[in-house]
Parts: sequence; C-alpha cells; structure tokens
Amino acid sequence: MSSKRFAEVIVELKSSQVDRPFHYEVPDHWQQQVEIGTRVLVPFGPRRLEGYIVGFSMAAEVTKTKPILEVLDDEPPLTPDLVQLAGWLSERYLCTTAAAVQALLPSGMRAKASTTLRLADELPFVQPGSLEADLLQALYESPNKTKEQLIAERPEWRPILRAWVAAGILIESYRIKQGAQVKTITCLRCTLDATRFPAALEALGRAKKQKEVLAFLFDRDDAVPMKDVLSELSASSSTLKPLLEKGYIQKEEQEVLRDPYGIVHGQKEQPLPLTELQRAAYDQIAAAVDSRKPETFLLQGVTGSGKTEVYLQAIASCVAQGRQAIMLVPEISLTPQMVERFKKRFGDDVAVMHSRLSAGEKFDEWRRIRQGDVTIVVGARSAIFAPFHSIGLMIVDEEHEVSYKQDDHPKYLAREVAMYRARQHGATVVLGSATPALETRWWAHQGQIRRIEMSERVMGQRLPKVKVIDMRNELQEGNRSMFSTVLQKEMEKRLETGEQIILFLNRRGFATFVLCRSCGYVARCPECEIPLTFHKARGLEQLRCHYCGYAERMPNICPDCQGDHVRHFGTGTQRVEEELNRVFPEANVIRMDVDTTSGKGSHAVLLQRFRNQEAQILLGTQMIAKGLDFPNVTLVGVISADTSLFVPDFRAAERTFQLLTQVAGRAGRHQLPGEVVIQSYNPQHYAVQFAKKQEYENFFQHEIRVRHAVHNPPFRELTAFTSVNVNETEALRIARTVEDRLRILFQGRDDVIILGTSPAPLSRLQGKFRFNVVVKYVRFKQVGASIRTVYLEAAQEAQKAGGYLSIDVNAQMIL
Ligand SMILES: Nc1ncnc2c1ncn2[C@@H]1O[C@H](COP(=O)(O)OP(=O)(O)OP(=O)(O)O)[C@@H](O)[C@H]1O
Ligand SMILES: [Zn+2]
Ligand SMILES: [Zn+2]
Repeated sequence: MSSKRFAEVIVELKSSQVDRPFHYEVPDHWQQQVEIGTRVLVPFGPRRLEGYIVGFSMAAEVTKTKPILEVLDDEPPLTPDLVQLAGWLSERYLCTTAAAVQALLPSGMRAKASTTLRLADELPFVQPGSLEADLLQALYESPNKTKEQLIAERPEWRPILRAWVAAGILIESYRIKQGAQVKTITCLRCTLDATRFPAALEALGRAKKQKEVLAFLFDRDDAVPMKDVLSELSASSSTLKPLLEKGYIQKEEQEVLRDPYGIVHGQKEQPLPLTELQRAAYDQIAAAVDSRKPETFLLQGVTGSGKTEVYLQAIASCVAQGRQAIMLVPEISLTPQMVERFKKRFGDDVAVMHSRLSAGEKFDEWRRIRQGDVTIVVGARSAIFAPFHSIGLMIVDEEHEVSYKQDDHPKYLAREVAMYRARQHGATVVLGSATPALETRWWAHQGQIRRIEMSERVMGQRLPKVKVIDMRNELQEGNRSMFSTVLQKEMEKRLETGEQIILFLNRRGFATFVLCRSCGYVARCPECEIPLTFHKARGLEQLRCHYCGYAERMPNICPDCQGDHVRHFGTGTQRVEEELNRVFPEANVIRMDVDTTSGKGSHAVLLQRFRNQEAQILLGTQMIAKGLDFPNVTLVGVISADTSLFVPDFRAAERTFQLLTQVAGRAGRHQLPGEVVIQSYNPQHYAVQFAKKQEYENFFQHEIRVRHAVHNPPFRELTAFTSVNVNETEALRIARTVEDRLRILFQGRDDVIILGTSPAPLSRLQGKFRFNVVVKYVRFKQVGASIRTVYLEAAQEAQKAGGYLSIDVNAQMIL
C-alpha cells in the first residue's frame, strides 16, 4: 500500500472555524504527482475548493473520505519549507493557515473552478410550469451557463440539479480558470529533416514566398515566433496555410514570461572598489553567509555611506556559492533607478516584485523564481516569500520603514519573516538603515544581533548643516506665510545659482492634533503622554486619547499661554504649491504626492524630470524622504516637523527623528555641500534636536528610556484587537467582551498590561465604528495561546453581530 494513501489538505476557506487540514484519498493515478505543497481541487460539501497538501498519512480520521478531484499544477507551487512557514505565520500572527498560504503566493495564482453541465440523451419528465420545467428551459436556452451561475440565479434549482446529476440526466464536468493565464505566443517550426527537405522544396514549384518561408524555418533549430517570420520575410498568413496543410511546418504555442522592466542589455556594470568601512562591513557579512549558520546583522550606516554597494557585493558573493538572495526595499523607494542598478549588476538573474505589477506580471516573476531561472529577487515586503530552494542572504533596506508591516491578515512583519526563513535555510539577514527601528537597535545592544557601523559618507562628504527655525517667532514677527524668512532666503539663493531644492511636507497620519500657534502647546493625554486627537461629533468638539480612551473638551484658550491661537493642524501639498507659485512665480515646481503619482510609472517620470533639472524645486510628502540621490540638490526644506510628532502613536518621536534625518540626508551627497532648514513649532523637542545634529545614537539613548518608563516596545510587544461594526453599540460590546476576557485570563500577571477599550484613532471608517483593545506583554510565547483563544471566540461573536474583529500581533501602529 502506498504511503501517500491520504493527503492532508488545507482548503481555501478563510473562516476560522475550519482552520485544520482535511483528509482526502489520493487516487492511484496521482500517487506520483502529489507532494507536500501540491495544489489540488477537492470536494468540500456541495462545493469544489482549491487546497494545498500539507502532509500525508496512512489513516484518515474519518471513515468516509472523498478522493482528490484534480492536481492543479505540474510542479507544486509551495515548497515544504514554505508549507512550514505558513504554519509559523498562522501561529505568530494568529491567522488561518489558508490565509497564510494565500499570502505566500502571487495573487494571480488562485484558480477558479466552475462546473459546466450537459444534458444526457434521456430527458427528464417535467410538469409544465414547474420549477423543473423552468430549469430545463434554462439548460436548453443557455447551454454555456455554469452550474454556479444557475444556482446563483435560482437557488431553488440546487436540489433538482443534484438529483438530475445523480440520476444521470445531467453530466457534470468542471473547468479551471486560472487567475492569471500563462502568456503564450504562436511559433512556427519546420518539421522536415535534411533528407526530406530538398524534395519538399521541389514540390512547392513556383510558390516563391512559400519556398522562402520553408527555407528560413529549416535553417533555424528553434521554433520562431510567427509574427517574426511574417515581418522578416514580408509574408502573409496565406503563405503559411499550404505549408501547414502539407505538414512541412507546424505551429507551437510557446510560453513567454512578461518582463515588466525589459531586459537591460549592454555591458554589465562592474562593482565599485569598496571604501575601508564598506570593506569591513562586506567581510563580516560574506563570512556569515559562508558559515551557513543563521545570523542577523544591523548595518547602521549614515545617509550616503554606500550601503547599497555593500548589499550588491554581498549578494554577488552569495549567488557565487550557488545560493539565492532576497533584497527588500520599501515600496516607494522601489524606483526604476534602484531596479536598474540591480539589473545592470546582475542582468537577467534578477526578478522584481512589487504591488504595481499586474497579476500576470507578478505570476510570471514568481514562476521565474520558482523554476530557478533567477537567483535574486528585488522587491517590496511580500518578496520575502520568494520560493527559493536555498537562500543564503536576505537584506532589508531601510529596515525601520512602516511599510514592512502587512496591513491585512496575516499582518506579518517582513523582518521577522526574514529571521524565521534564515533559521530554515541557514541564511544571513542584513537589516540596513541610517535610522534603525528602536527595537532593532536595542537587540543589537543586547547582543542578539550583530551591529556594523558605517559612520562616514563614501567620499568623506560632510553631513549637511541643519538649521532649525522656531515658527512661533515667525508668527510673532508678523510672518504668516508657511515659509520662514530663513527658508525663503536660502531658496532664493538656490534659484539664482541654479542648484536644486527639495521641499518636504511632513504629512503622516490622518488624525488632526491640536496645537497653539503662539506657544507650541500640544494637548496630551495625562495618562499616556500621547497627543490627543481632535474629534467632532454631534456638534461637540472633543479631544480624545486613542490609547486609553481619555477625553476632554477642545479648549478655546491655550492652557499654557492663555492665547487664542489654538488650532487643529494640517496642510496639504497643494496649498504649499500655491504658496510657492505666489512667492517664486518664476520657479518650476514638481509636486509629488498620492494625487500626482497614482498612474503607473508616473512616480518614475517625475523623478526623472527632476534629475534632468527640468524643475528646480521638488515638493513632496514621505515618498521623497528616502533613497533619492540627486547630485545637484543643495537645499532641503522641511515645512513642518511637527505633524508627525503629534500623531497619536508612541512611535511618533522615533518616526519624526527618522523622517527628518532621512530627508536631511538627501542634501549635499556629492561635490556640493548641503544645507537643511527644518521649521518647527517645537524646536526644543528631542526628536527635532537630535535630528538637527543627526545623532542617532544619542536619540536612541534618550528614547529607550522613555519607552522603558511607559512599558512600550522594545520592552513589551503590543497586540491590538480592533472591533468593527456599522452599529456603534455592537462594536463597543465586542471590544468590551475582548477586554473582559483578557482581564480574566491574565489576572495577576504583571508581565501583561491591558489597555482598555477605546475608540480607534480611525474611529469611524467607511461608515463603520472601530474600537481598540491593546495588550502589552513581554513574550508572545507566554500569552499567544490565550490571546488566540480570546480572538477566535470573540471573532465569531463579532461576525454574528454583523461586524468583524481583526487582530494585529506586534502592531507597529495602532489604527
Ligand atoms: N565604493 C564607492 N566608491 C565610489 N562611490 C561609491 C562607493 N560606494 C557608494 N558610492 C556612491 O555613493 C553614493 C551613496 O551611496 P548609497 O546611495 O548606496 O548610500 P546609502 O548608504 O544607501 O545612503 P541612504 O541611506 O541615504 O540611501 C552613491 O551615489 C553611490 O554610487
Ligand atoms: Zn499657547
Ligand atoms: Zn491616554
């Protein structure tokens, strides 16, 4: 008897009630095809579902098992280590295994199965005017309708259909529609060998064009795309017809892979000779890759220290050993320039994965990886799941970026996934940043990961000079413009000399905070020290804490200076652009924000225009803060440093420091020295002050104490439950249930802190109310099982109440 008698299959159902494998019989004719990771079609109740084999067993847990209907791919999409990874994702981020499996695969992968019906010769007897008669008529009139479509039209037909199929009146067959089709082109090939070719040519007589085509194809070893044959020989398809009919040539469909960037031809770029600091970093990383033991590094290099060159050469050394490498970059810095650098260095050996690819393109890149056509992947977050067999190196560039956290289930954090895969593969992880996440820097301090520092810029260029402007003084001196006098002057200078300017509008977050424009006072929660968020509901203006639920009335008068300049805050790029046009009517401005970059490739076009110096000013939001390298930029202006400082988020100071340091790092990266002007209503805030001096280490020392005092990461991890419902009372009730159960479960545990039910920072989204409960704990291992239980139960109740409950393990931002 075969060892693959029963397959354990995870079916594609997202509902948490069925998060376990089901047993199916493996028919004899599929014994050879099935492996762990194989995608199959299985019967599930009345439906046919797609599923993945996660194991095999000799015995089934139930007596009556059904057989697998179909094996869906020649090669299993998932490797055994990915199956294992799916299991880990489900445990770590509390999602179903099915949801984890979906996250591992490109969206185009999913197949849809549909059932077609054919009437057998023997017709049923039906009463005129009955349901059966209607169905029979429908089957006659639209024979192409699928069973699913018929049932969707008239659910009462379902039992009749079932009976007729059972009685042999209807014959079912099912079709699989791939989510993304493999793209093929038609090619031609000559079927004749050298002995038959002359006679065939002879037989064509005076048909000159046909002879030409035949000779052309005979000379080629491979099949040639039909359109190339036609255009090269200026032939028409009528020329081909007789040749095909005589069997001299034949048509073939050949798979083509869509390459979204095209292949960069020409000479490969040579590696740069490394500086001393780069060499030291490279040596340590390459040695770790050689050792084949899992290890993680923090590569902490100031802006412009040449981290990318270290990555490129470390990757080269990894692939030289026959192992594969993954390079993650934040979505928005996945610019064509970045991709080009990789393509120039590694040619066709690189696949690119990001969210702007079409489903077909994603699917193709994924297959190139799976088939072993490439050894390197450059991509955003999800590229960490690249189906490689033997990973040697994984690099997370700008590792502190929020975009490395997935915002949908499973809410994974890419750097954690990288570290898990490193254990599976004996691989090295490099977390690179000028401004590492506080956790990462802390682990390096604790010795869990190794820190490599690159404290100087490549050519020894100085870090730019930074001025911080106190905007409160500007207001007092009668300057109501959004540009301080200093910034205006500096801009004028650049416009005269023809150097370029980057203007950065710090616009993170959605919530409006409240600020006194005279004294810089910001309303904060007395419990959490977190800025309060402005709310207007039923005519009542309120300030609320999104962590603990504290609320107070919006003040009319500033509690600090008694002035009446208390305002809620927020400025759009469009308004800045208008102001720029007013103050500097002759300057060309390129504006980059979500509005101007929504089209495919528009991001790249705008950056290229700025690089070509078609405009002197680049104005933008977060998306221009990092990675960019423009030789002619000598001034960076930050319109308002405070916007990110006062979002209701305990990471606000960290994010502000990171943003300001990153933007400042855009100036003076080449020959010309750079200057930075930061405008702020809170210039004395430590995040602004440390960013001014670009002192990450000192910032770290300060911030780590703040985190320790209030039990925030890295000292505790946060997990957030969010209860969502159109009905406010129900949303609140479910959140309270979660809170109550957590309190009971963790009673007397001082390693666990529960922050009570409070309206979410996004308290109402698309007409639905949202409430949060946040748990802080020291080790997930010690609480994970309990949290899971609470979540699964409450999620069901939330569903019954017409809403849902989501969970974010190791939340990076509470929304
Ligand atoms: N060894 C080298 N010799 C000469 N030029 C180099 C060398 N290494 C890097 N460079 C150049 O130095 C510049 C900065 O390098 P890179 O963009 O890799 O810095 P980075 O550390 O990634 O900075 P950031 O964090 O600001 O993105 C680039 O223009 C790069 O081509
Ligand atoms: Zn005030
Ligand atoms: Zn609070």
